[in-house]
Amino acid sequence: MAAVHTVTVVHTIAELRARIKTFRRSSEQTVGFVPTMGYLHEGHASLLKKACAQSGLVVLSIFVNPLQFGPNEDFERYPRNPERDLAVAEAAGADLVFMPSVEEMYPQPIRTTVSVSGVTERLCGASRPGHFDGVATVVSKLLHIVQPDQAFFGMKDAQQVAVIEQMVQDLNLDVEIVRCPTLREEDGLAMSSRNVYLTQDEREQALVLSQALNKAEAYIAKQAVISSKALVDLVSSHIRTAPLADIDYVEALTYPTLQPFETSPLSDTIVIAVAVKFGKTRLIDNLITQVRK
Ligand SMILES: Nc1ncnc2c1ncn2[C@@H]1O[C@H](COP(=O)(O)OP(=O)(O)OP(=O)(O)O)[C@@H](O)[C@H]1O
Ligand SMILES: CC(C)(CO)[C@@H](O)C(=O)[O-]
Ligand code: BAL
Repeated sequence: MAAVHTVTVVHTIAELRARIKTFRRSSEQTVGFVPTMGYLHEGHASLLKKACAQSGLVVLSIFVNPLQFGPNEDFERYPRNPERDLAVAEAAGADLVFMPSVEEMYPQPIRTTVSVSGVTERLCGASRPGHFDGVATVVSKLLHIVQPDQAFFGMKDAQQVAVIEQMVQDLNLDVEIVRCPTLREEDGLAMSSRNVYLTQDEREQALVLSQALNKAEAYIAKQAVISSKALVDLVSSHIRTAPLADIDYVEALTYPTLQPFETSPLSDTIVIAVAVKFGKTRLIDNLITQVRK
């Protein structure tokens, strides 16, 4: 159970560190950390609940990180609702909510960044240049500030999890990365803060993403040999049945190494990852599955 029962909001790195230090001095229990960009939904709450079940102190960060947005992306209009976020955080059991300003996180000029190679070459790494440098830099800073025992990340952002795991391994960070399943709306759409941008028509047509991934799963269950091209064709052609869908990528890769394969992947696990624009809104989703039983 959480050690502190009402949520405490902290805006500075110094105060957050002091509060975590006080907790560490008085408790043998672990610190769990959930980094987010806010506009919390049930997917975020599921990460917090998992953290609460495993940790004595749960720290949530809410920070829309300018470093991971490209110049033509949605940093300015990214949805924000701090009051509602605090209510969701409290209901899900968070103890400390860290809401720093951009100046607190990045006193100018930015001199040091973190860049992970390999797993960032494809998917969002290719279509959002610089995105994962921004993610790795902010997550590295947050992990150094919070020094959690465990940090919880959603598998909706499967490439992000691969990048963070690689960074933690390469920089010998003393934290366990906990992979958390994707929460979906009743009709299958993966929960995402950006879903709020969708018009009614776009929201309806966005269902093709989870439908296409379900088709891929059914196909894989029937095949002795998995063909990457067949998977990509199957998923892409279903997505194209939605007139408003504009495909950014559909790829089948090994996971978490994110390498292409033709038929029999060397890894036991693969990801079929999609990024599709509906109007101005870019949504991602994926299916991670075992190919060797
Ligand atoms: N549907 C979901 N189920 C489980 N975890 C999720 C879900 N959506 C996001 N998360 C996780 O919550 C954490 C914070 O993500 P973030 O604040 O970017 O939310 P988001 O809904 O993914 O937003 P965006 O719309 O910007 O992609 C990440 O680890 C992310 O993977
Ligand atoms: C991990 C993260 C909070 C870093 O800004 C962000 O990329 C997100 O919300 O997934
Ligand atoms: N959840 C990923 C954050 C981003 O799209 O920038």
